[in-house]
Amino acid sequence: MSEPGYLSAARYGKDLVKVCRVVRDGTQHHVVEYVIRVLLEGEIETSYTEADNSVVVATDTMKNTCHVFAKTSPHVLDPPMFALHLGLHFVNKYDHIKKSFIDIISLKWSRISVDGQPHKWSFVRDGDEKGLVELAVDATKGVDAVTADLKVGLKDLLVLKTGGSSFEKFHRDEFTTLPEVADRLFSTSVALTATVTLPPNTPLTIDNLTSIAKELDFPTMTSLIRKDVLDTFATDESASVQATLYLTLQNILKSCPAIKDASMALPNKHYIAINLKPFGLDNGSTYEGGAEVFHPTADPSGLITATVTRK
Ligand SMILES: O=c1[nH]c(=O)c2[nH]c(=O)[nH]c2[nH]1
Repeated sequence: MSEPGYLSAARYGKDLVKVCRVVRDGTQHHVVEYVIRVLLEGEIETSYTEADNSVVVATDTMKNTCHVFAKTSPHVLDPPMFALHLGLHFVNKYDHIKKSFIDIISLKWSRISVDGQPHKWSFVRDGDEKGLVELAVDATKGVDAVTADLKVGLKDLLVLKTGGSSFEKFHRDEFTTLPEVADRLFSTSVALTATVTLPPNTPLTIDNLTSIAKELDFPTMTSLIRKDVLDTFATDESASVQATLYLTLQNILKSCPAIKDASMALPNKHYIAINLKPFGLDNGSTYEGGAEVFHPTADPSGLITATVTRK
C-alpha cells in the first residue's frame, strides 16, 4: 500500500549541550557557560524514509563537536561568533548538510568585586538574565555562497519601577472594569532578540570570522542593547507597556547601526494595591497611586510584543 504522506520537513540535532569554558590569561581568568542547541538539515530524507543511517551525522557527534570547539575555537568567549564558527563548520565538514541552526543560551557569570577591584578568577551568578544567540546558516547555494540569519538578544531580565508609569485613556466598553491609573508599578521580564546585518562584502567563511568579529564587535553591541533596555525602562514616563517597548526598540536601532530589526516580548507582571481600609489604614489612591503594599500576582499577566524594523 502506498504511504498517505511524504516527508515535507526534516531537521534534527542535539539540544541542551552544556559546556563551561575557562580561558586563563595569566592569572586573569575568563569564563563562559553555554547551553547549546545544534540542528542540521540537508540530504537526510532517507534516514527517515528508508532507515538509512549512512546519512546521519550522529547527534552525539554534534555534541562532541561543541566540546571540541569550546577548547579550540578562538571565538569561544564571543557567543554570536562561536555560533557562527560552529554553524559554518557543519555545512563545510559534511557535503550533504546544507543548513545548520545553532542556538546558544549564555548563563551569567559576573566577575566579583573585592574592595572595588574585579577579582581575577571569582564570579557570581547575579540574576537570571541570559544572553541569546539564534543562528541559521544556509549553504544550499554552496559553501562559497553561504548566507546566515543571526539574532542576538537576552531573556529573563527582571525589572521593576515604582514610579513613572501610568495607564489611562484606554478603550472602555461593557466588559471593562479596570480603573485608569496615573501612577502604578511596572514590572516585566524582558525578552529581546535583534537581527544583525552581516558585513555584505565579506563572504561567510571560517577564514573571515576574525574580521567579521572585529567589524561587528558583539561585546559592545550586546552591552549597548542591555543599556538601552535598562535606561529606557528607568527613564521613560511610561504611558503603557506598548509605548515603552516601542521606545526601547527605537533606541536600540539608534545605538546599534548593524541591527536591522529588533523584537521584544514583555509580560506585564501586575502588582495590585491591597485594600487596607478594613484595617483603618490608607494604602494610597487607586487613581493617583502612592500605595505602599501590593499583591504581586503570579498570573494572568499581560503579554505585549512588537518588532521594529529599520526603514
Ligand atoms: O501597559 C498596559 N498595556 C495594556 O495593554 C494593558 N491592559 C491592561 O489591563 N493593563 C495594561 N497595561
